[in-house]
Amino acid sequence: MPTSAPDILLEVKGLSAGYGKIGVLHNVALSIATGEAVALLGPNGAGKTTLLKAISGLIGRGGEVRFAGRDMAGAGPREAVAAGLAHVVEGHRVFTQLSVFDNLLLAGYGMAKTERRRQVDEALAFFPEIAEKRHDRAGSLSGGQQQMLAVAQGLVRRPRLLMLDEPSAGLSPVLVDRVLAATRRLRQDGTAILLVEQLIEKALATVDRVYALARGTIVLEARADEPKLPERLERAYFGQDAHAPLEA
Ligand SMILES: Nc1ncnc2c1ncn2[C@@H]1O[C@H](COP(=O)(O)OP(=O)(O)OP(=O)(O)O)[C@@H](O)[C@H]1O
Repeated sequence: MPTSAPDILLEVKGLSAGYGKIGVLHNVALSIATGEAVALLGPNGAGKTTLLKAISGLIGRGGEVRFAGRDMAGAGPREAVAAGLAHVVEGHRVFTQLSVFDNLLLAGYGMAKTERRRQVDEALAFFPEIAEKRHDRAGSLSGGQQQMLAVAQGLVRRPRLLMLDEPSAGLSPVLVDRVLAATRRLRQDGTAILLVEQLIEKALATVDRVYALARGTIVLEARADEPKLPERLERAYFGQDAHAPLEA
């Protein structure tokens, strides 16, 4: 398994979270190895966005989160970012009045000036399409390009883990492919990925391993290349036993 102990980058155990009195996540466990790409799949309302928020400290949580060997108990979003965990939130909007370059500089707020510029250039190198437009207003980019800019912003601090919440949302199939191709390049470059995605086939082509979340708990874990996985996922989504033998 790619999650053997020395390699574990993110480990979540017994995690619970919700909004006020509404419990959404119950006893969630998952792990991601260094440099591994993992998809978090599941039906609408399963709790995927809530899980990313709980991991990055945007909402309170119970249970254990360890990242890069560190206990993240009590860590908020600032500490998570400082530890190397970047979260591109669902529907992230870029600053449309600012240039592409300035959007990226902002993402590196607080970094030393030369380091920040170098990192902005490196982030742009992953997205030649928006690198060409670095001096244009972000508002003049297409939807797909703005999505790429949002992902690039997540890269400026050179994270060890990049969590992407539905980066394909609202994009045409061609643009979805471009955004996911960039995700694959990042993974090849050694960045671990946790990808929330509704498009199962496209997600499976992008990652090494998947978890499925339904009704706030993990109902399936598998390698992305396991046979009949889309069928197993659908069954897991709808509450049938994901571990039951497959029909021939
Ligand atoms: N701010 C909030 N306050 C109260 N309940 C919320 C809030 N955000 C989400 N929820 C509820 O938490 C549950 C999980 O929502 P979440 O957005 O995490 O699911 P999801 O799997 O990401 O769904 P989708 O695929 O539709 O984005 C849902 O029942 C939702 O209504």
